[in-house]
Amino acid sequence: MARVFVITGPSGVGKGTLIRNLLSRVSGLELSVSATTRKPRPGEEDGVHYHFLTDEQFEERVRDGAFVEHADYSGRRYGTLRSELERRTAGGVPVVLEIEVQGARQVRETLPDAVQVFIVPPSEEALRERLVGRGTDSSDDVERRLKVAEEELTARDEFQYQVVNDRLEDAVEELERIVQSELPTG
Ligand SMILES: Nc1nc2c(ncn2[C@@H]2O[C@H](COP(=O)(O)OP(=O)(O)O)[C@@H](O)[C@H]2O)c(=O)[nH]1
Ligand SMILES: Nc1ncnc2c1ncn2[C@@H]1O[C@H](COP(=O)(O)OP(=O)(O)O)[C@@H](O)[C@H]1O
Repeated sequence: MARVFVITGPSGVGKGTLIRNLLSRVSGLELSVSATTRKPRPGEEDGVHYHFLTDEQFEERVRDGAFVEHADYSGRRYGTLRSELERRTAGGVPVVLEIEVQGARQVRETLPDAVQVFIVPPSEEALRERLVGRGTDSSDDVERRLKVAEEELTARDEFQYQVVNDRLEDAVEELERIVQSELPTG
């Protein structure tokens, strides 16, 4: 089975940004598109950014065992579809999962060979600035995410690799080094 890379860490730390950069640098690496019950943000497309599901559709997939992992986050549900993962890894394509901490813990149990990377903010203040600066979440949502972040940050030591996302370019390079070293050619 091809390599699975789990990128986790608090909302707003820069996971999405880092992964976009990583995918453009590491040829062959693909992102697993998650399912969620949250509403699409402007510009987000179904099947590209997420598979946007209703609560009923999500629950049906939980019952069918369609998820490798799933979690509740800030009042919404998120999960990795087995089909998204396996159609890639079965063909030898390495995959990145961008998921929150509870999901990453589940993957550690079910896919112990997955490489786990926790992205750390330079400070809690920087995290707040990034979440506010991104402009995609209401102030209530930002506060909810920061509250979850406090808890998530206490979990950083559980993870095999930790990358501080202070200067973006440095963090991208560090992440790329980790990924390359864990790939068969690395
Ligand atoms: N467990 C789990 N978490 C996910 C999944 N997809 C996304 N997430 C996480 O859910 C949280 C909220 O995601 P989202 O609403 O898109 O906000 P954003 O990541 O801050 O842009 C983030 O920490 C994501 O990494 C998934 O498939 N499983
Ligand atoms: N190293 C960095 N320095 C400053 N801003 C950053 C950095 N990395 C990401 N950002 C910005 O922070 C915000 C949150 O990043 P994003 O990738 O959406 O985080 P996540 O996917 O972890 O929620 C975005 O507006 C992004 O442009």
